[in-house]
Amino acid sequence: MLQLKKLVKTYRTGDQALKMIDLEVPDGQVLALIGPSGAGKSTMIRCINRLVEPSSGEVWLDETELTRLGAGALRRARRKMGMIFQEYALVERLTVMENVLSGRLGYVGFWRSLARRYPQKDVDEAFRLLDRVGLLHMADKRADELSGGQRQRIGICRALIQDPKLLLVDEPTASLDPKTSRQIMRLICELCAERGLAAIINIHDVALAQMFVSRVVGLRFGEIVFDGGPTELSPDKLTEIYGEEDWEATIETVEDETEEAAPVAAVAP
Ligand SMILES: Nc1ncnc2c1ncn2[C@@H]1O[C@H](COP(=O)(O)OP(=O)(O)OP(=O)(O)O)[C@@H](O)[C@H]1O
Repeated sequence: MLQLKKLVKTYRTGDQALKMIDLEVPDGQVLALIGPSGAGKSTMIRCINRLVEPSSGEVWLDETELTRLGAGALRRARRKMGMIFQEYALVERLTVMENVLSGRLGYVGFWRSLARRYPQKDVDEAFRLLDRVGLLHMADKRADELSGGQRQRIGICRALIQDPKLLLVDEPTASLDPKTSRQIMRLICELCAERGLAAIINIHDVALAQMFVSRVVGLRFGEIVFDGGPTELSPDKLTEIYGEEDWEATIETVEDETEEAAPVAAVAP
């Protein structure tokens, strides 16, 4: 279980990005975080793994208060939190396999990883994950040879090879076309279900969030103004989150495309 207790972030500029956020995310729950630009979504995601240092309040992952940890303990705790980024954050000149294996850096140490001496079980798991996301045949390609959707699949594998409990996902589809966006969201949600992972997905596309997650949290000016199921997101609620706009068009259901899903192969949890 992830718990945020009275979490506050005020940047040095004086921007109050998060104001007393209280939130509980049970094990295995996938939650979409929505809200207008500047609402504090990225800040919240980054305060959880302390890429951004909270100003006050507490973050708990199970029995561990992350906000109290020193550098060494934080490094170990971060293994339990996989992160997926909008811009993929791959190392372009490395191969797909090397990028996936870099997710094990927190376990094998920097020098061993530099010498590419990953344990065989890590390499085996990397192959299994690549197979699961449909990119086994790309293992030896350089990252800069891939499309955006393929890159994000590698980013997902890199996060999963950490063996996390929780995924922190920051605008995973913002650089992708609509069809690829749906494929990537579906893949993330399927993998979370298969592995019993919780996830917080910062996402701009409300319709996409509604298609795939069971809980939506709406942020506005650093405060939670909505917390409920996707079907509860009425135009009124959306106006509360985003301000005035014509929401009828936006929340129109996108047709599902099951046949586009990545091939479902068995991956041992
Ligand atoms: N490094 C920073 N220094 C100062 N202020 C910041 C910094 N990062 C974010 N902010 C401010 O904090 C507030 C929340 O920003 P944040 O990026 O978390 O919002 P967001 O909801 O993720 O927005 P977007 O959807 O545009 O990415 C904004 O007012 C922003 O200007």
